[in-house]
Amino acid sequence: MIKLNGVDFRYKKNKPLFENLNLTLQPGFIYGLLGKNGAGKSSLLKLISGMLFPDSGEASVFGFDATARKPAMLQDIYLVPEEFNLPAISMATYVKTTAVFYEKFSHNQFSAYLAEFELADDAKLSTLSYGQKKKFLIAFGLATNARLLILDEPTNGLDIPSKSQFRKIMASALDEEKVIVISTHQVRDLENLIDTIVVLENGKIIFNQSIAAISERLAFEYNLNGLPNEEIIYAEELHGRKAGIVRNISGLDGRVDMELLFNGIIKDAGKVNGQFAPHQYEV
Ligand SMILES: Nc1ncnc2c1ncn2[C@@H]1O[C@H](COP(=O)(O)OP(=O)(O)OP(=O)(O)O)[C@@H](O)[C@H]1O
Repeated sequence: MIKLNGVDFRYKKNKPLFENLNLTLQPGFIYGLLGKNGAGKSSLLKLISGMLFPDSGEASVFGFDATARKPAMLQDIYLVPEEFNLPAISMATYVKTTAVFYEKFSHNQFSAYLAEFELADDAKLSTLSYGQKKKFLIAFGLATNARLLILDEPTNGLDIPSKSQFRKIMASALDEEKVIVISTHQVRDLENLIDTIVVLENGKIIFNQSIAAISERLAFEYNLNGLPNEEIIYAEELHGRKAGIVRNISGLDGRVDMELLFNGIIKDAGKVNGQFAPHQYEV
């Protein structure tokens, strides 16, 4: 389990980013971390992975204090950052020199992920395109079999076939031991992949719900024209029609439109959260 408990963090004096932040991530689930630019997503991921230290409060990863950065913890964490530099060496050399830090690294899995992403395994890293480099890092990260896999904007730079390969690979890589956290702006890329949505805004978690709870409570409609305003939780213009979120009164679980949901939460998190039992979210 990953736990942030009463975390305060600031980059600059007098400008707190996180104040008393609490978050629990359970193994066996894929979390989607969403938020506008500057909301604090990357900082949160760095606190979880021991790359930033809380000013007060605790960040614990599988029982380890994240700030202690013990090798036993670090070999169980892999973070694919949004921006990265890869050295001008071959894939084989990279794997030979880096995989040793991950006790559970599987060469077979690595080859299978590369094949799934249609990447040649003999390439020199500096000659790969941005999207290919990203796929290489995702394949490497998965092959480490780290229990905590953090992906910051993983689909950024991936072409359309690669995005569906990515979804397929991630879904198959999850097991009951692993926690996968995916931070993104490309909310549609997370559809049918994540189990829980966590939304950050100005350093606060303003929404934290499972997809199952969301599809049980909310319905996403694409023609709300004529529906009384009091029945609408959120609406926006889409192709000349009013699309939005209403209460799910059918009792059937429907598709969660991540973009409408995100927009609705950003517009009025209180209204969206009001559809869920109060103890199920934290603000
Ligand atoms: N090294 C730093 N020094 C000072 N302030 C920083 C630093 N890194 C981030 N910040 C500030 O912290 C806030 C959160 O930044 P962060 O990168 O965590 O946001 P984000 O949600 O990941 O944004 P984006 O979606 O644009 O990547 C921003 O206001 C940013 O300016």
